[in-house]
Amino acid sequence: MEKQPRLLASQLFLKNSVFEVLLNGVLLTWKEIPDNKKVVSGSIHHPFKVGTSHSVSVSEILAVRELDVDGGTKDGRWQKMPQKLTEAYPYAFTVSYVERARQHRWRCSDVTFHCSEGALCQQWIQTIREQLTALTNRPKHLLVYINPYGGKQQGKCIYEQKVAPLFACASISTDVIVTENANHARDHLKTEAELKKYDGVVCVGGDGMFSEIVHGLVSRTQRDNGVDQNSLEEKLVPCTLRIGIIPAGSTDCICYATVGINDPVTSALHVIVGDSQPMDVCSVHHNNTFLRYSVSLLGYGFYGDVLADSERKRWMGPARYDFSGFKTFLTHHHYEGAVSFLPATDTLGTPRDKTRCRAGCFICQHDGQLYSGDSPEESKTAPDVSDREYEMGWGVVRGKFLAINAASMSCACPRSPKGLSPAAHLADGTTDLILVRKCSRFNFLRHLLRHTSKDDQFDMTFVEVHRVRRFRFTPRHCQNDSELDLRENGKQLFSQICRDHPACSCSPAYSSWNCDGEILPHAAIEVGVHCQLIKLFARGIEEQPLFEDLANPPCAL
Ligand SMILES: Nc1ncnc2c1ncn2[C@@H]1O[C@H](COP(=O)(O)OP(=O)(O)OP(=O)(O)O)[C@@H](O)[C@H]1O
Ligand SMILES: CCCCCCCCCCCCC/C=C/[C@@H](O)[C@H](CO)NC(C)=O
Ligand SMILES: [Ca+2]
Repeated sequence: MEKQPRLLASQLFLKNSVFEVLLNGVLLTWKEIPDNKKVVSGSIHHPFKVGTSHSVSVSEILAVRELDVDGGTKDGRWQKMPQKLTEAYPYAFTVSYVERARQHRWRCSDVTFHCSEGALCQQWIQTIREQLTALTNRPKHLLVYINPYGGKQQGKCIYEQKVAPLFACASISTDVIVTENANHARDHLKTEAELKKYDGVVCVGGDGMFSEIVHGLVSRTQRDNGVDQNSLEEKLVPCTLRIGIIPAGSTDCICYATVGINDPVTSALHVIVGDSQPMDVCSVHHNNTFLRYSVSLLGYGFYGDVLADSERKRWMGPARYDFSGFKTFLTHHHYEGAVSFLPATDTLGTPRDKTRCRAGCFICQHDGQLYSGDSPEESKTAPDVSDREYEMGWGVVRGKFLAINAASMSCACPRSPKGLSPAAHLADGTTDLILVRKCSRFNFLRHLLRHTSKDDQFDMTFVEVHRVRRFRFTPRHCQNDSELDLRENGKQLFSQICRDHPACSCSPAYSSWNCDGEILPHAAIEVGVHCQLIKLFARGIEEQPLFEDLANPPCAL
């Protein structure tokens, strides 16, 4: 039989007032008691107005610790207590809990309750600890990778100063690896890491670092389960370990789109409370060979060119994206090819919806269930394609494109708070394929600027968007793409074409694919979405209280 959580109710002292404190297994509540209802003897003065009430969900309590009479906590932290209070109420305990601040930011707050009896104080500490121990979703032991060179190169300092103290407060133990080179984390996870020891993997860095963790974990899981990543028809086995992202990169788009802000403390608190957010992963293939996984943006044309240019300017830090973005906008290259795609016909949402993927998203729950079964075989995730969908067939769009973007999630980031596809879902098993046809520079600028305003970036004649499960891209000049390696032959082909058209301002034949911030070596690719292949220590973006939305209307450009 399931053990019922113990109920506790006492009158305790807090900030020189008497409070009715209640713990019921779900909530810890404290409410100031009017003078005539007090049982414990007199208050010193009333800094709070009578009736002040606070509630904290037990699931958002980080820790409880005893406070020494002299003001120090038993774990060494020091807290000042007024002398009168220490005399009358020599026992005290402090509860650390999550408090919500503005714009999805979480902070760790402390509240200290004072008791006159040592036994009562111990009872409170013990009962809160029991209820915290019963929360089985919380990680106890984590493997942490820090990229010391991501973003503004602050990863190590961010972890040591902001995150490690919180993990220690929540009694989470860690093994920390500061990476020594690119792919260090990926390869360690793939081959060496003793994954059984851990309840999750945390990366400190940007989207590129997160991508390393995804590649390491997904590849390891497939290898351990005998699944061949090279076959697009294979269903992949979901990863069991959750991934936490402590943002310390340049774009931090995965963190921003799953938490609502790129703030290290907020992300650390989501890890501590043991949140879980499933996420879709795209696998990218070329000629039946696996190339890479993608969780955010697969972009050809504009975003591929921005990335290719910005990689040569890493020394500029995060500003490289603005510089290369502006330069790429001015070059205004278009690329010819054919995009074939399998529309997601039985999902609830569409890319033009006004509703957004938020914490507890109904569409992700509904569509996620469509593509998972109960048996372990069935619950492998897929480039999920039902027979019915195959019958309905693929669509094809041929033409000249300024950009071909596949957004498996909104791709919201500080540069574009609503993202490339604002109505995309984190875990619905689909990706939004956005095709931006060749248009004037002015119109393309209007389209880009709409990423930063409330206007619909898809409501333009040269833009179309499809929610898909799979897609393929074949560049026009690709006679024998199996032989084509962009790095080797791409430049040759460009110069060939331009020699054929001297003095013209024609575009190169190929762009590159930007795959979550990495350049892919091939232009011709086939992509399939694997529904809910990984899980993050996040819960999706929480709805904001109405007054906050009104206080911060989206900027209209
Ligand atoms: N020790 C290291 N030395 C050099 N490169 C590293 C090291 N550790 C990781 N990397 C690589 O650095 C690249 C960039 O890292 P990261 O994603 O953390 O920052 P960013 O590129 O600035 O941010 P974003 O990806 O959000 O734009 C990643 O692709 C990762 O593979
Ligand atoms: C000329 C004004 C242009 C304003 C346009 C703003 C549009 C910004 C949209 C940014 C979307 C970024 C999507 C994220 C992609 C990441 O995977 C990747 C790796 O961090 N980042 C980039 C920049 O490629
Ligand atoms: Ca999706």
